[in-house]
Amino acid sequence: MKVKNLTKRFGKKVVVDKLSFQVYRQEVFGLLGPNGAGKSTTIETALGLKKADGGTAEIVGMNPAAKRKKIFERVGVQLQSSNFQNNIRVEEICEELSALYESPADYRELLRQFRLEEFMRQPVEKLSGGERQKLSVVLALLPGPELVFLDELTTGLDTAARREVWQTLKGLKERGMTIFLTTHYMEEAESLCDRIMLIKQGKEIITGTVEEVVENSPYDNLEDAYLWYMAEEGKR
Ligand SMILES: Nc1ncnc2c1ncn2[C@@H]1O[C@H](COP(=O)(O)OP(=O)(O)OP(=O)(O)O)[C@@H](O)[C@H]1O
Repeated sequence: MKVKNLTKRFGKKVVVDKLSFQVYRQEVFGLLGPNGAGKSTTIETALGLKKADGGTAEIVGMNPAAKRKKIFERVGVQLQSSNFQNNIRVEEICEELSALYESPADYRELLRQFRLEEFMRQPVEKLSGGERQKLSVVLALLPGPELVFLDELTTGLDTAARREVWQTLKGLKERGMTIFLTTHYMEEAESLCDRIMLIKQGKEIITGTVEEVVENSPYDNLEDAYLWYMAEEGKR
């Protein structure tokens, strides 16, 4: 994935401010920043789901504005606000979505990996918040994507479930998947991400491995370093 000078405005407010970055094959890349920093908007604009006001994005070698259908055959997306059809059951939504792809992943296997198999016949609206969150990750993985976007993938998950999701994602990476994620959990970034980018008010603050980001700060752990970067930027 290649993004160059990506810019998005809502009215007069610049929400994504000339962001440039690349995500390499089989890498886990994490986008970090406070509430409202522009993480979701970056994903949506890069994917062409929202129209950019400037810059370019290339996803799996294609321009999302021109090749949306082709891209979504190869790319999975989990967005924060997943809407589900009323009364639909877990199994039905998996089947309906699988039918859209040429060689979908085995959804039963995915439901098993995410410990959702017992809910197969349950209406989605009766799932707990965490179960629904895990289902939205399963749905993003249904195309058998080579690149997947996961927006706050473990928000609402308990500690054990979070660890299990990390293990599953590490396995998928080992089998060749590239992962772009956003998170508010520093532990998640440390456990999963090969590189991270910190943004504030739509602007890049720093990009690098967790070690590099920490080394460039006066602190020796990511959480303190992150808070320092966010405060420092305000002072400049
Ligand atoms: N459709 C919209 N119209 C106007 N403003 C919007 C719209 N969508 C998002 N914004 C604003 O753009 C900014 C960035 O929002 P975005 O959802 O990208 O942030 P985020 O970094 O993902 O935040 P969070 O961590 O809270 O999910 C916010 O100030 C938000 O209020």
